[in-house]
Amino acid sequence: METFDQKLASSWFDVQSVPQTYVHPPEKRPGNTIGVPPCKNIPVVDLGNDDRSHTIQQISKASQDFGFFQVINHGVSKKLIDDTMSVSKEFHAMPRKDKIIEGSKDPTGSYKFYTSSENYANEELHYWRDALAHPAHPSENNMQFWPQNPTRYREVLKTYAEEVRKLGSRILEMLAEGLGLSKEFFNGGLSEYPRLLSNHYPPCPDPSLTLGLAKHRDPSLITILLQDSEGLQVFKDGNWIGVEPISSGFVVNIGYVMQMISNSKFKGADHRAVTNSRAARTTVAYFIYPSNETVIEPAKALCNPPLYKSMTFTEFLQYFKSKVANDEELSKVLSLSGS
Ligand SMILES: O=C(O)CCC(=O)C(=O)O
Ligand SMILES: [Fe+2]
Repeated sequence: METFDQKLASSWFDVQSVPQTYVHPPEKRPGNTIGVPPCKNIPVVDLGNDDRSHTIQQISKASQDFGFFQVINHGVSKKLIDDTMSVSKEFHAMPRKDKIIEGSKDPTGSYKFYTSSENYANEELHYWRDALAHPAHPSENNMQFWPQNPTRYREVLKTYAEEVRKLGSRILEMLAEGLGLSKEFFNGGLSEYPRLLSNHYPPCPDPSLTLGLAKHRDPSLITILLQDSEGLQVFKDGNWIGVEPISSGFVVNIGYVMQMISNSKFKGADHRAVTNSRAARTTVAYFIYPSNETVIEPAKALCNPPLYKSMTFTEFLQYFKSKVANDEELSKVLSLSGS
């Protein structure tokens, strides 16, 4: 039987053809969307401009229309972004044994180094990806379990987590204002538990057959993604469109929790990651999640009528995990109308 280190996509990706367990059915595989030029329609918002109410309008509109936008001039330095990307690539380039050691230091299991999805053992088909995930708050208590190799990991990611948290708070304030809520609405429990996820997609001999990450909607409030090469696709009006990498920019997307709190004013967009045959792709996602006991429900001011049930984040995650493969089923259990 294969051991975990042999299952890692980074251990065997250099094969002549895609293994059968990685070949997805025609309706799910990327097929001819590979090679389609990335779309320029996803709004790019300049956070450096002085017209705050215009920025709020732009990100609110993007959150309604796409559930996605990109930000530039966001205040996180190019050096920090480059260091974060480099150190993440260094992590995935380490010998497999070292990655496993570095990714499994925590006894509670909230730090994970895995391949494909968190559900490898039970999934029918696998995904062309390895991933490292852990809590993002750079507290002593969390950081004692962060990787110590590469040696710069903790230092770089600590600063990155602090800076992206500030950016996230700024964006959440503007989204709150765009919804007509108080600026502080998302402070506290609703945004208390950020997590970092470093995705690594090795080169693939035939990217049209497989996926790096299945179609999904993030179970977050918002997600802030760093990417430096193509591979992210968004499902919009029945088509898959590529999200163009912008140097030192971030991709921001609306998660399911924001969709529920905004009473569907903002839409969580379905997205996925495709692979390419030229070079490995690494991305770093910063998910802003509520704490487990926080109650998720449509904001009272937007309930006309409320579309979603009220539940704790833990309950939400249970539904989300059990129905993740079926969008319709998920919206049935979360919504009040039962449809
Ligand atoms: O790597 C990407 O392009 C997408 C990552 C993503 O959607 C996720 O980690 O939830
Ligand atoms: Fe995602």
